[in-house]
Amino acid sequence: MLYALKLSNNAKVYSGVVHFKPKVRDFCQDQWQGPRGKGRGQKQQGASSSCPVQNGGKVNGVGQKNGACVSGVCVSPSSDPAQTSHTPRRDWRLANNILRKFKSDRAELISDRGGVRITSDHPVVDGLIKFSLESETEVYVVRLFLENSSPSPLFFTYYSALHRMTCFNLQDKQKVTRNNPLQLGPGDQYEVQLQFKSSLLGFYPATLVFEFKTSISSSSSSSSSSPAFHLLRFIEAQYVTGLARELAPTAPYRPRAIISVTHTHLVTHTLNRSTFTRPQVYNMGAVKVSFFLSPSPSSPRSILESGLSRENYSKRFQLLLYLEELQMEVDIKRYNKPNTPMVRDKTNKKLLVLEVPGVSESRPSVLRGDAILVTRSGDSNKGGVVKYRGYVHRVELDSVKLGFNSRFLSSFVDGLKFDVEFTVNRLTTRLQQRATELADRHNLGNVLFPSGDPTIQPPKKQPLLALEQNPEQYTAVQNIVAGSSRPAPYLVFGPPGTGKTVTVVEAIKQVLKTQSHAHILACAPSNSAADLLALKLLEHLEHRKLFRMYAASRNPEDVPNDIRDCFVFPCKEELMKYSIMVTTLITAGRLVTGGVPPGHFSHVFVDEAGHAVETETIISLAGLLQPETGQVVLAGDPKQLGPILRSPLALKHGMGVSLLERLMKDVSLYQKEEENGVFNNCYVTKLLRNYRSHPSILKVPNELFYEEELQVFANEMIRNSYCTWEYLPQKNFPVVFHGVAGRDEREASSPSFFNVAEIEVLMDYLKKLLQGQGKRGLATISPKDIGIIAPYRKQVEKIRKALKTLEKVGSVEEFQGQERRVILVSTVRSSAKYVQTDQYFSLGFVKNEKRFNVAVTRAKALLIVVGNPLVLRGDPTWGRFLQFCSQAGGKTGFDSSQAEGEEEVVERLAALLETEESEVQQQIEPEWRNEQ
Ligand SMILES: Nc1ncnc2c1ncn2[C@@H]1O[C@H](COP(=O)(O)OP(=O)(O)OP(=O)(O)O)[C@@H](O)[C@H]1O
Repeated sequence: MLYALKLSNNAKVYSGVVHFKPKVRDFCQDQWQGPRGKGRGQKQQGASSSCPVQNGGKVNGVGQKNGACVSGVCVSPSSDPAQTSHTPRRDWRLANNILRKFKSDRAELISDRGGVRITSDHPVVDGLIKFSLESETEVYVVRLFLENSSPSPLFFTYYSALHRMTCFNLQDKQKVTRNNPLQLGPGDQYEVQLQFKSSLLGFYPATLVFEFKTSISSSSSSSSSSPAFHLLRFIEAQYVTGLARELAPTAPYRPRAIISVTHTHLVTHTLNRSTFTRPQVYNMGAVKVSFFLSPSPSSPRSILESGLSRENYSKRFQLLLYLEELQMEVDIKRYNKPNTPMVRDKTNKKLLVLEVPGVSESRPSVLRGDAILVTRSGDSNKGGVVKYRGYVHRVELDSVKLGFNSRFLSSFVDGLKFDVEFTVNRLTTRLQQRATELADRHNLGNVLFPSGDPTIQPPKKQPLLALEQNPEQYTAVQNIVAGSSRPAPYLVFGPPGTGKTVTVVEAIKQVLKTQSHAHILACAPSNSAADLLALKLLEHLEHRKLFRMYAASRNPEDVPNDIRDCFVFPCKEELMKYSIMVTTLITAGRLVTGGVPPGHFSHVFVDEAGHAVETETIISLAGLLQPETGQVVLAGDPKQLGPILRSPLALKHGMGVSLLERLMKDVSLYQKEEENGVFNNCYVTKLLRNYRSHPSILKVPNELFYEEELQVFANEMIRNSYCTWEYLPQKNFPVVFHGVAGRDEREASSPSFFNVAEIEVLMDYLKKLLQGQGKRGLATISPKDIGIIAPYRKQVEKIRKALKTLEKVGSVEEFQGQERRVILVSTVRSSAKYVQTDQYFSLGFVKNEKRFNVAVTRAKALLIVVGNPLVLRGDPTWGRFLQFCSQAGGKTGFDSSQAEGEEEVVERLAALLETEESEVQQQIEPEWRNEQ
């Protein structure tokens, strides 16, 4: 595009800077929307349509046997032919058409018509009756009155609940069925009762259908009856505790509008940067421009389409990072707020407070040190507008505190309104872009595309006492200490809990013991994983030898106590005295910026390397590692969470593959040798002994992801410590699947989901865990031995709100690499309609096996999963998990046999509407034949 603008005289380039003609506007397209016909819309449509709906049976299939309308058992599943398992699958197109018809005809289906009026003793809004109860013994009754408001008689022929749930019961005095229809004279009213009773907390929706005819024949021929017509009413019943009211949505969900972002070329006043000193970062502008202006053959398209190579390494990654940044920019601009007041902070008058609802759940993602632009409201449309830049000093629950310069502050009065623009902190992308450039400059080719020497001999055995019991870990440490793979990275990979982190820690310990001049950089992609690494290292090393370096954006309150003491960033000389430095991969870039010379670090270790984008990993190497002498060690599991990206284009072109995974896939050194089928331990070690979990916890992931190679080595006393817990559905099987018919809700403008019914069930388990501790031979447990994992930030936030104790609650990302004695998982998803969206955007647990794998492999002794079996059973991974729990007796709570999913309801409705259509057809067919 820039090339075209240049040719058409709309842009000029002077010393690497592009100057546009004023009319040129730069427009950022949301990459998820994509070009016509591609992207989200089409994919979702295609995806949902690929989910066939089961056939509801032939024309007269529903109700003919009248099984649905016997008093007291009117919702018995077995009485309906549509329930039978041998029904053929419906053509999805037909099912979709019917569903569409249902949606478009909803207003008609709930409206009183054909002379029938349906009223209730409860308020009915848009055909919906809602109620809730807070006791499991109470029976809740809703009365519905069917009235013939026409001047002629009518026949009430059939009624049913389309959701077949055992908690609902429909009754009427005359026991109306199609074989026993009831005549309603003009003005007659007839009562049908819906009863609801549930012993299980949850949300139970139902659709009631009532069928009428204007005339019926006494003969069996349906052609002499009038066609049937149907009226619907929707029911939403809940059984909740008081907690549900506390956690209920704060405001109805109103999605943020998806806006296009136009960058106007305005003057930006950079004001006081306050106390934040950022590292000087690499300016990519010139490189980007010259790169985009260069004509083929190295055009962006051909670079993207050719695979990754030594030659295009830097250019390809810069392009992908650029795409990623564009998408980040589009995403954050959605949170821009017009006409928003700011007030002075009460405690520090130099700061202004801006309300940003959702900021605590990173919507938008704003960190300490980020910039936010503000324009006086009303000025935006004027010429020569000035934008003021404030820096974030503190992020609170729903607001941020901003620092501006004194000139701005002197003219500020409380309540003054501004148009607020959020900006992407480009530091992380720039550091990655710089790293790819440095990788070229510092000749990391042999590290990133290693060829190695496959005939290399393993090192002589050194006395290493710590891990002798485990031959794989032992071998890995020996090879790392000997540097046998150099310059190729050494890979330590394996399933969860097999001791990858322990191997890294032991290797570091041994390197420091045997090589007095060694300097080690130990990194991980996330703060929580880097903290864990630092804490484990401190179990073996003196604190004065280790420096845990944090980003300026890290809130000290989030740092574990034992490593909170080193928040000051010393000078380079001081830093270089430490034997070991622990940072996140991104923060390792500060070492390059700070001038730590290449070769200072003799070893770079990256734990959880499968979770990092390749360019993030490169930050810890490029400019720091001397390829000939330095040793790189990557530890991780490509079957656990991979890199997280926003741009679908970057994902499509391979940026979702970590360096660890790429090396394992593409480089033969890291693959099993053909002749003997084993790995060359000079370059790679696969760990298979699991030291974490009870075998029942491992069973499904082991079978689905690790070809049953995992071996159980966990400490027997710990792994069995919950086998006799009184609340286990099955003794000696410490895995519980607790079914909950919940509802996935959203609130205000947050797109994140939560499920209150699941939180209520989680709280009940927590109470049981903490109250029952120490009893009947159970070990004592403290809240810190318990972890709660949920896939959506809103659910994490709501659980934290509900908790009185200090269990760790977090997303799967936060739990990767962690373990707890007891893990509770809330799957949240309760509506099948969102499942495809989750899959497309890699959200949630359903349709995301890597997330599933991480979540269920964190527990040592007890795993409790709370979720909706109706939704989960549709996913092969969860389906297998449910089946396993069911077979072993670990399933409890709401059961899929007690109700049906949305598919079945659509199917049943479709069958009814087909009946209606076919009867109309039968009525008109003879006339039509005569006309022929
Ligand atoms: N050789 C060993 N002997 C005894 N326990 C061990 C050994 N190696 C690891 N462990 C224990 O196993 C558990 C899991 O170890 P670690 O966290 O290192 O595994 P991991 O492979 O990094 O797990 P994840 O894939 O979940 O990050 C820890 O409790 C650790 O102390």
